[in-house]
Parts: sequence; C-alpha cells; structure tokens
Amino acid sequence: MIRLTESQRHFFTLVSEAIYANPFAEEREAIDTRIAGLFPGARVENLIDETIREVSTRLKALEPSGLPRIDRVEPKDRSLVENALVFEFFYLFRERFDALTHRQLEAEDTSLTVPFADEAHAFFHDRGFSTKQFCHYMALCYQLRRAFLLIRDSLVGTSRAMRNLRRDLWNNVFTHDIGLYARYLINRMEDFSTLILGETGTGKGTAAIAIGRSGYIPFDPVRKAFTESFTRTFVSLNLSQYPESLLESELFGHKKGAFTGAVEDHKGVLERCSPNGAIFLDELGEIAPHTQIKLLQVLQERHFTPVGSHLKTRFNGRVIAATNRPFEELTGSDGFRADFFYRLCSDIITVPPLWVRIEEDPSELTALLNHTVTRMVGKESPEYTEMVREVIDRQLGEHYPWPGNVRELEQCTRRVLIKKSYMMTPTRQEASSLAETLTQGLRKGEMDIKELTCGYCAMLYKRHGTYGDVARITGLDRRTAKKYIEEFDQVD
Ligand SMILES: Nc1ncnc2c1ncn2[C@@H]1O[C@H](COP(=O)(O)OP(=O)(O)OP(=O)(O)O)[C@@H](O)[C@H]1O
Repeated sequence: MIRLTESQRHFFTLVSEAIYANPFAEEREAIDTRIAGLFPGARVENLIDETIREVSTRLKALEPSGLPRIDRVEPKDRSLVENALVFEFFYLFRERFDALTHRQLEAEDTSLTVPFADEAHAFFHDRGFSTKQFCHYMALCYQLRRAFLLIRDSLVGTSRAMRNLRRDLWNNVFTHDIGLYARYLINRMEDFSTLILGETGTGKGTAAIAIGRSGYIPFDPVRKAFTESFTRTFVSLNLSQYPESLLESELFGHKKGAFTGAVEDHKGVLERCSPNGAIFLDELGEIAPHTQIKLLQVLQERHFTPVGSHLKTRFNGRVIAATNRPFEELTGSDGFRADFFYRLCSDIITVPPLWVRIEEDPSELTALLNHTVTRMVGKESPEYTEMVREVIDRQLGEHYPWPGNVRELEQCTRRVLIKKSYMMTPTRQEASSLAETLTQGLRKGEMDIKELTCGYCAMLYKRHGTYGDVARITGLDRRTAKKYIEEFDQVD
C-alpha cells in the first residue's frame, strides 16, 4: 500500500487547496504564494507550470511503475492522492476543455461528442478510478473550466468591485467550498435562488448567463458526450415585456384552448428549462403580487401547472432573477411580498455601476473600451480604442457618471466609431430635438399610433429621467411606459 510521508502530505494538501480554491478570490493568491515558497526563484507566470511538473513528479514517485493507483493508497491518504490526480488531469486536459467550450458555444444546442473522451477515460482507468468516478470528474472539470472562462471573459474589469463580482459569481455556482459542493450539493442546487441587483445596463443579464451556463452537466460514457449542451441550460424571460394576462402563460405554459387565442399547446420557461439549468427572470421588480404567489409556490413545491391543465409538472432548475430597482424599494410596502423576497434570496449579487468601477480604478475604462472595440471590430484595435478614449475624455470629461452604465458605453463607442463624437443621453437637448421630430411627423401626418406613443414616452423619459414620471404624465402603467421607451430605443 502507498503511504504518504509528512512532506508529501503537506505538498498534496496544498495542491488539494489549490484545485478547489476560487480562482477569482484572494485566497487563491495566498495559496499560490505558499506554493511559490516551494519553488524559490520561480517566476510568478511559470508558477502553475512548475506546480504541475512537481505534482506529476511526486505522483510518479509514489509507485515504482510511475503510475499510482488510487486503490493502492492507504485510506487515510486516499483523498489527497485522488485530488492530486484530478489536479494532474485538469491541467493536462484544460486546453481541450477550453476548445470544447468554445466549439460548443458555436454549435449551440446539440451536445458535441468529446474528442478526448477515450484518452480521459484511460487516464482515470489506469489510475484505479471507476467509470462512475471518471464520469463525475469529467463533468466537474468541464464545469470548473467552463465557469472560469464564462466569468472571466464576459465580465472584464480590474477594479476591486469587478474582482469581487467575479468572486461572488464563482461562489454562487460552486459555493465557498467546492469540495463540499462536489460531494453533497451538485444535484441539489435547485433550491439556491439568486437575486441580481444593479442599475440598468451594468451587466446583470451578462452575470446571469455566466452562472446559468456554468451548472454541472453529467457525462454520458456511452455517447462520449455531456448529456446536454450548456447553451440549453439557460432560459430567460423579460417579465416587463408581457402584459399581466400573458405572463403566466409565458412562465408556466398553456394548453390548447385554455383561453381565446390559445390555438396550440405552449411551453413556458419553467418547462423549457433543463434539470441542469436555470431560468432567468429579468425585470423582476415589475411582477404583480398574484404572480409572485404562484412563483413562490413553484419555488417551494417545485411543481407548476400550465394554464388550462390539471397536470403538475416538476421544475428542477435554478431561479436567477434580476431587477434594477433599488434594494430598499424591493422590500418596501409596494415591492415584493416578504415571503417571496426571502425565498428568492439564497444569494444576492450586486453588480456595480460603471462610475464606481472607474473611480476605483481609472484603467477600467480603457480595459472595457478595449473589450468593446474588439467585439465590434472583430479584432484588437488599439488605434480605435485610443480614438474613442480621446473623444470621451474631451467631450464627457473624467467624472462623467455614465447613467446608462456599460450599455451606454457600448452605445457611445458605436457612435464615436461612426461620428467621432458622442452626444450624451438622456439630455434635455435630445428631448427637445425628439419633440421637434415628433411635431414634424404630426404635421406631415406620417406617424402611426405606435410610433407616436413610443416617441412621446421616449421624449418624456429623456426629459424627466424616470419611468415613474412617464407613467404619471401619460396615465400608462410603469411597465407599459417602459416597454414603449425600450421599443423606441431599439428602432432608434
Ligand atoms: N463587465 C463587463 N465587461 C464587458 N461587457 C459588459 C460588462 N458588463 C456589461 N457588459 C455588456 O454591457 C451590455 C449590457 O449588459 P446587460 O444587458 O447584462 O445589462 P443589464 O444590467 O442586464 O441591463 P438591464 O438592466 O437593462 O436589463 C451587454 O452588451 C454586456 O455584454
């Protein structure tokens, strides 16, 4: 039997901590520093390579054959060696997991065959792992790598607020202790609902996608593929887009003939969500009390009934919800029912406003511009980034508050790329030029009622700055006013 020496035990404990540490948290840096202590003189960027080499060397040294089998390790040391072997596997295969993640993103909903499945299986088999253990570690390593890429690449920014956000998103997926998560919680995350708060355009939807697509997806050794594509594991619904009468049907689905216009069966988001997935309820702040009650029942009982049906259907996914209403408003008298609110809040994640990020770290703006320009132009373009930055510095100044946050920054970048200039929105100046356009349209008699209503709401919004004011002046409800304004912005 293989028995670890004290020094081996110390080293493999460190490795176990490293593999399961949150890569976006400071604790990870602390572990790296401790590992660095083992390699005096090594450069930080080579640290991981040094560690991988050292893990392999030490694992090989455990057996004369150079191939330590997990079933030959003394029980009390087994989990340490198991973790070290998983660490070795993870780093040997991580680039292939990355390539798979990118290819899967392009292939969308059909789950791809894993080209390295046989090689991976042989790795675990040769080291004494069962097929069940192999499948588990395949799924876990894919999940770890996918979550890392999705969180790192979609939410850029070096400010403390952004680093904290990435750390919190990781914990939202894996909890603060991946070891425990992997052992007990993998199939029990459905009860962990998440509420994402933040101003409009800060990246709440982006954060929701990152965590929604980072769930654990079992591996099927027969098909040599994961049981589904991660692109199918996230279903979103913008609650403010639907009138009350249609919302329940969008959430729970309906049966043919359930109401006038229900000409065929319709699957709601809850039914479309896969068991490994999450539904994203955007603009949750707009939801009426009786829909809150129905959703609360689903969260508690895990069953829902489509409109016009008597059959209960089980819902296994997670719920992620977002709203740009301030926290105090949500818990106030005309906000959420308290029971609904608390059921939703296993975790609350707040996405920081852009001005806070820039204030914390002025280089954040450049990093974001770089990211945005690269996305728009299709490759890194330092000269365009520089040009956009120059216009922003000149026209908006250092302390511009970015009321539309990252979405406004994207819009600004587009406009500067086209016009080399950016007029801020919303401004009274824009409101009056919009009023002028509307008046001209009325004079010419060319506008239909929708254009007129959307344009009028948008003008009021630019003038007053809140949906509430638009609703008060027009007599529309807040949700409808907002819908018209968004429709106008999309056409604009
Ligand atoms: N940290 C970030 N790094 C890169 N892009 C970002 C970041 N945050 C947001 N974005 C981009 O900004 C845009 C707006 O983000 P998103 O739609 O997620 O915001 P939101 O808070 O959900 O908005 P709303 O409140 O209007 O629903 C998206 O194109 C998104 O990709």
